[in-house]
Order: sequence, then C-alpha cells, then structure tokens
Amino acid sequence: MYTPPMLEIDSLSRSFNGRRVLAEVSLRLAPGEYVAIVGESGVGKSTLLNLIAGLDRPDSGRVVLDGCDYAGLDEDGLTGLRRDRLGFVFQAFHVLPHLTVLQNVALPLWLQGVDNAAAEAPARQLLEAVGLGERAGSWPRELSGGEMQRVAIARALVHGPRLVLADEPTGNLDPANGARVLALLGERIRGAGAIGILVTHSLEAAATADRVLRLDARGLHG
Ligand SMILES: Nc1ncnc2c1ncn2[C@@H]1O[C@H](COP(=O)(O)OP(=O)(O)OP(=O)(O)O)[C@@H](O)[C@H]1O
Repeated sequence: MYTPPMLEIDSLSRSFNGRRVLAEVSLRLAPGEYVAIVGESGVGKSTLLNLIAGLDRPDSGRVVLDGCDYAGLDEDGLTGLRRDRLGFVFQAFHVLPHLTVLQNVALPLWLQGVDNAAAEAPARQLLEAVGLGERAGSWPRELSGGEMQRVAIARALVHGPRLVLADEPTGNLDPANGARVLALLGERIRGAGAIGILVTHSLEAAATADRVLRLDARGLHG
C-alpha cells in the first residue's frame, strides 16, 4: 500500500566543540508541504538540513521519514535513503566535471538502476524546464555558475524525490532565472505531493514556499 511521505523532526539537538547550535528543534511536515526556513547567518540552518539529509547525526532527538527512523540506519542505509527518496540542491553544486550536463542530470536515475535509454527522456525534460535544453551535450566547465546551479536543480528533481532539500538554490542566479528555478521547485514539490524545505536568506525567495519558518536560538517558529 502506498504511504504518503511524512517528515518528523523531534527535539533535534546538535553541538560542535561544546557549543550548542541546535537546541531541541521540532518540525512535522505532511505530503505536499513546502516550507522555507530563514534565520540569521550561523544560527544552524545548514546544520539542520544536514541532519535532515542524514549527512550528520544529532546528539539527541530524531528524524523520521515515512516512518523510517534514521537512528536505525547505518551509513549504507542512509546512502540508500538519500538515493531513493531525497533530492538536494546545496550551496556547492557538486556537478561532476567528467560527465556532460545531460549525464549529470541523469545520474540519480542511473544510481537507482534505470538504464541509459530510459533515463534520457526525464533528464532532457528537466533540462528544458530549467532553460538548459540546448546545453545537454555541454561539459560543466563550459557553463556559468548560474547555469551550473540550474543543472544541480534539474538533477535534484529528476528522480521524483519524496523530500527535496534546497540550501540557497538561487544564490548564483539573476532575478529572472532565480524566479524560474523557484517556480519549478515549488511546482514539482507540490505536484508530486513531496515535502520541500528551502533554506534561504532572501525573504522574496522564502515567500514562494507555502509557509515561512524562522530558526533562532529558541528553535523553529512560524
Ligand atoms: N562540522 C562543524 N564543525 C564545527 N562547527 C560547525 C560545523 N558545522 C557547523 N558549525 C558551526 O555551527 C554554526 C551554524 O552553522 P550553519 O552553517 O548551520 O549556519 P547557517 O544558519 O546555515 O549559516 P549561513 O546562513 O551563514 O549559511 C556555525 O557557528 C558553524 O561554525
């Protein structure tokens, strides 16, 4: 039976070198919910995203996606969860230099075992959607920073992830492309009934999500 995705974050705490960055942060998101998280620099937004992505472990508290508690997964389990259910757009785009633009976008599908021929159509469709349809055969070194960011966004969405995490996805983009990318993110997340979390400094970008949450020393609030 299909179970809709649900993200539960309960009393998550994380310290670095004895300094507490996150203190008992809780959040619960239902299918189709798309929220923005804003807050001052250094307040712990990226730390929180890394915990939600399973790239870091909390000191206490838990993250549960679709009933699956990360605490019960080893590193291979977390890698599998990211491959099958997560899409990320992080500040550093991690576009692979030895793959073409099209191959970079197809990569998440390959990792799921989809063959080359079947991966091509969805990868091309996403590239069109981010305005890079003409650049499918280009190499990353031939792209501008903003174009690279759009490749990263296409790649984050190509496999229809249940949870999409975006950390300043429009930081390198001009206003027109930024707006286009944010519209695409929102459309895909809502259309797929996925969960989206957008971390940004831009209140304008945050306003494209359904709800804006602020992170400060007291936690997350709406
Ligand atoms: N791996 C780490 N080791 C030590 N300190 C860390 C580590 N990761 C984050 N920190 C510290 O935790 C604090 C929060 O960092 P984080 O990157 O989560 O903030 P942020 O809200 O995302 O900031 P910004 O908006 O500037 O990107 C910072 O003081 C940072 O130095």
